[in-house]
Amino acid sequence: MTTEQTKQADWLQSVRWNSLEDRLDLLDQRLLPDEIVYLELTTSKQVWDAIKQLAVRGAPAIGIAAAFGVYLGVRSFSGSRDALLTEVSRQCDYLATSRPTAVNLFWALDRMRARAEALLGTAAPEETTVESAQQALLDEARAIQAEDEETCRLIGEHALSLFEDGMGVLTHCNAGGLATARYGTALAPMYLALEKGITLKVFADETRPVLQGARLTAFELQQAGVDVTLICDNMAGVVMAKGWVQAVIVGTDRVAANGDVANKIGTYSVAVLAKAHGIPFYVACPMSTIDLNTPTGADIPIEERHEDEITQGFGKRTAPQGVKVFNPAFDVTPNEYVTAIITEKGIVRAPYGDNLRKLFTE
Ligand SMILES: CSC[C@H]1O[C@H](OP(=O)(O)O)[C@H](O)[C@@H]1O
Repeated sequence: MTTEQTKQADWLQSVRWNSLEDRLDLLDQRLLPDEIVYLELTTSKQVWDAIKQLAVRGAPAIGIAAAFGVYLGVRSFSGSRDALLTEVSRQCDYLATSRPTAVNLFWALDRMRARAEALLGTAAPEETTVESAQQALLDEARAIQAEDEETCRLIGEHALSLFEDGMGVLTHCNAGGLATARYGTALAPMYLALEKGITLKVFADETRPVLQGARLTAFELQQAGVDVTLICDNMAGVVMAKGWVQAVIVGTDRVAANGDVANKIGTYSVAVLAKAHGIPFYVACPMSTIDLNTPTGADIPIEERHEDEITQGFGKRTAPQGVKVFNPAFDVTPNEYVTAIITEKGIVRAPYGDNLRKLFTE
């Protein structure tokens, strides 16, 4: 475990391949904002645990970590090419059980599977060795991470075209650099605005029960010098009513084919409030978060998490023992509340069914 004092983090990488030590270093996001600690992972089970326990979280970051987890799971494998291909698939199946909602997890694992198939499958060149295939899988995981950084910057460029200097922008949960390779999705325009001398005044919902907004969004924006005001989730309505918010932008864990959006619990409430106040509600995501195989939001599996996150979050009991608890980690915002979906290829508006499909075919 590598502990660094909390410092002026101009940029904090949530997922770091340590080529010197041949291991995966994951920023333990459970300890932010007080401590910057990197977990030093060498097995796929450690990656599975880190995803499950939200040491690493955020749809793209989960996919990137899982891709490295596949490599960790097969790098010491010795056996035939066919046996390695089978082992890659087994590792992907295992890592896919860590969390159910963020489609980037499955997108990244499918990409690792496809790479292995191309290297070791029936149509693969005979000269590919087990060793060269293992190295190629590490290269694929690193490519997924590098591409995500460029994707997030492009999302930021498109999103920024929707904002004006001095605007108030509300966001929910954390869809920032900590949730991706860099820049984030919903927070990407904030960082690009900073680069371009544009002032955006961000209102960050604390986002109960795990407080990704308070612990992560407020932290990373403050560290970067972005104007950020932390509010409780139940204050989103009043800051809109006061006219302090001109736009809402959030990330997402899965966009269904009809444009319904699964995101952190509480997002749906923010979307309804935005509609009531005539405020645009934007969703920022890479195309890897759009799942055309999931017809509607009703088909998106919603993770339910342990009751302790609500009754004794961060170790302090705040509810009676034995009380019934409902703790869905996500909710679904119907597409009619979504003003636009901002991707690396551009801004998509309704009708989402047609326009999301066009995104992949044009
Ligand atoms: C850029 S995806 C961020 C997305 O992931 C978060 O969920 P979690 O912290 O549980 O992984 C939240 O839904 C964010 O919008």
